[in-house]
Order: sequence, then structure tokens, then C-alpha cells
Amino acid sequence: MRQAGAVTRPPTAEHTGGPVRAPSAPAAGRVTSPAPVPLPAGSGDDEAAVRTTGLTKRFRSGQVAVDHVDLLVPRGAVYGFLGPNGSGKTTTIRMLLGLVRPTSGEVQVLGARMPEDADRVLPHVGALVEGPGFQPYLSARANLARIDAADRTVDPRTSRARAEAALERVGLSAAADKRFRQYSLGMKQRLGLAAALLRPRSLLVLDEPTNGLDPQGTREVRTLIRELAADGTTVLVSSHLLAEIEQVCTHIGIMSRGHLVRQGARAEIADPSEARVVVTTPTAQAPAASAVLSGLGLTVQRTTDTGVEALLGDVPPAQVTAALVGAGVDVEGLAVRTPSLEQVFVELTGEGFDVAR
Ligand SMILES: Nc1ncnc2c1ncn2[C@@H]1O[C@H](COP(=O)(O)OP(=O)(O)OP(=O)(O)O)[C@@H](O)[C@H]1O
Repeated sequence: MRQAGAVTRPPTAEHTGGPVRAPSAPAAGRVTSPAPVPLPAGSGDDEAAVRTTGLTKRFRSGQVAVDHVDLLVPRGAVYGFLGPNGSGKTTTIRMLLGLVRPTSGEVQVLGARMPEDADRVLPHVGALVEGPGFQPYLSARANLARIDAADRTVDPRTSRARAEAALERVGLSAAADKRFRQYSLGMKQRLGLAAALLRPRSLLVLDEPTNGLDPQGTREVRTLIRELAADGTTVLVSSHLLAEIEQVCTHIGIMSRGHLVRQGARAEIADPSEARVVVTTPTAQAPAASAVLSGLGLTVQRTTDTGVEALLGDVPPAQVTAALVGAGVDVEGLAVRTPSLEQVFVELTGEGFDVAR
């Protein structure tokens, strides 16, 4: 795990982009302090926290991992960056952070150019990106202290308070003295998050933050993302597991085979006007329920032994319930389902079990 703006990372042969260095901008001394000083005037884009134009990465192998991607992450958004394994999410994120140099195209983060302005931008960006970054023989607490010490812009006197607050925020206080190498994958993910949260950030970039977490941990990450967004932090969060993050996203971008195949506000991507109502009834009553729904003008899509599914259209769900009850149908359950983003996702990416490439 690696934290932009928090740790040093030597570029590899492929990763010859701007280095991720210790931050150089001044920062607030306590975790609870206001966000870091804004980027200097003239940093441009007021609307987008991240904007890429024609972003492309061709690896030496010849593979085009990212192909002319125009990403737009509005400020204040929780942007779910989705796509199957190998679709190019991590490579894109690495380019945003200056860890991989694009073959072509442009990247703007918080209104500044990357990787050229990395020194100025990265202190405002917290990142959780897979890879080594922690010392295996140090405890979680000591690892955070080490990362914090590498940040020349924060007050060393408040280092401990920052580390403790970050550990608590990710639920690691009780395990803080355990060595990193004894940590489970989920605990490592949490520590990566803690490192990204050592200081206030304008933008958080989280690459598969729920990887390795149990359902409870996944829920906690979602809650954390919601809290951070409520504080005004823009969050870009990638995942190949749609269901894990779709609930927290205000915006969605879907990657498939290196292309950004869909992007926009959550509501635009899965159209709520296609909401369906699913009525559960005792076996013999499904046809009667179906007739009631048709009578209300709903388009029935499916009738099974145990119920009916129909497109809701503009009809309020309460009217559906009342009509069913009025017609003497025993309603065992009634649920409204907006078209799952999953359907859109599968349609666009053709995702099956196999990795596309
Ligand atoms: N350093 C590299 N050299 C060559 N090919 C690479 C390199 N890094 C990634 N790739 C290839 O680029 C493609 C995109 O990989 P990337 O890691 O960006 O996908 P991803 O969407 O993040 O996948 P996952 O969900 O599995 O993390 C893959 O086919 C991968 O094999």
C-alpha cells in the first residue's frame, strides 16, 4: 500500500512518472484541523477535482492499458471508478498520482498539471494504492509515525495525535502495536487508509479499498467514505465489485478494456424511471396480482409462482399496494428496485468470470 503525499517511492522502469514525494506544502497540525491550505490562485478548474484528456498508457509489452480516457471527477463527488479486473483502473489511478507516466494525454488534479505539479498537488491528495509501503517489522503505530515524520510540512509535536486519530478512524486502535507483517490483508488495507488520512485532504484516491475486508470492514469503509465526503473531501474510489461501493457514489465511471465506456452522475447512469416493483404473493395469487398491476398501467415483466415483477413507471408504490390490497391480494412483500447498476455494468463490460485480457 502506498500513500501519495505521504511516502517516497522510487520509480521503476515502467513507472517513470513524477515521483511521489513527501509533501512540501504547509499543512494543518492536527487531524481535526481544517483542510490543507488551498492550492494557489490560478490553479484553475473550479469544477473538477480530476480531469484527464485523452489519457493513454501503452506499456512496453505493447499493451494499451488505458486508451484515450477523459475522466471527470467533479469537486465534492464520490466517484466510483468501476471495471472488471484488468480494465485499466489502477493504471489510470497511477497516472493521476504521477506514479506512471502517460504515453499521451493530459492529467489535471485539483486544477494543476500532473506530474509536473506533483510537489504542489500531492500534499492535498491522500491515496491508497496497492503495493509495498510499510515496514514489516514495525508496528502499525510506528509505521504511521514514520510516514508522518517524512511529511516535512506538519508539526512533529502533534504527530502522535494525528496517528492515534487516524488509527481510531479506521478501527485499528486496539491492534496498533502489532507488527505490520502480522496484519491480515484487511488490516493492511485499513492501515493504508489510516496513512492516507493522517492529514486533511482535498482529494482521496482509493484503489480497491475494500479488497480483503470482511463485510463489516467493507461497511465501515463505506461509512468512512460518506463521512469524508460530508466534510467536503472529493473521493475517487475504484472497485471491480460494484455492489460494494455503488451505494456511496454520487458519480460513476465504468472502464472496460482500457476505455471509459460510461461516466456521469449515478442517477443518470442507472435511470430511475426504469424502477421495477417486485410483489411477493402466495402461489395462487400471482396471476391476480399481475392483473392488478396491468390494470394500473404497469408493464408486467415477469410472473412466477411467488410473485410478479413490473416496471413501475410514474405510479407511486403506495398506490400499487393499495390497489393490490383493494383487490384482495395477500401481499407478502413489495419492493421497489431501481435498475441495478449491475445490469448496466454487465451490459457495458460484458463481465463474466474470466478476465478480459
Ligand atoms: N507494468 C505493466 N506492464 C505491462 N502491462 C501492465 C502493467 N501494469 C498493468 N498492465 C496490464 O494493463 C491492464 C490493465 O491493468 P490494471 O492494473 O490497470 O487494471 P485494473 O482495472 O486496475 O485491474 P484490477 O481490478 O485487477 O486491479 C492489464 O491487462 C494488465 O495486465
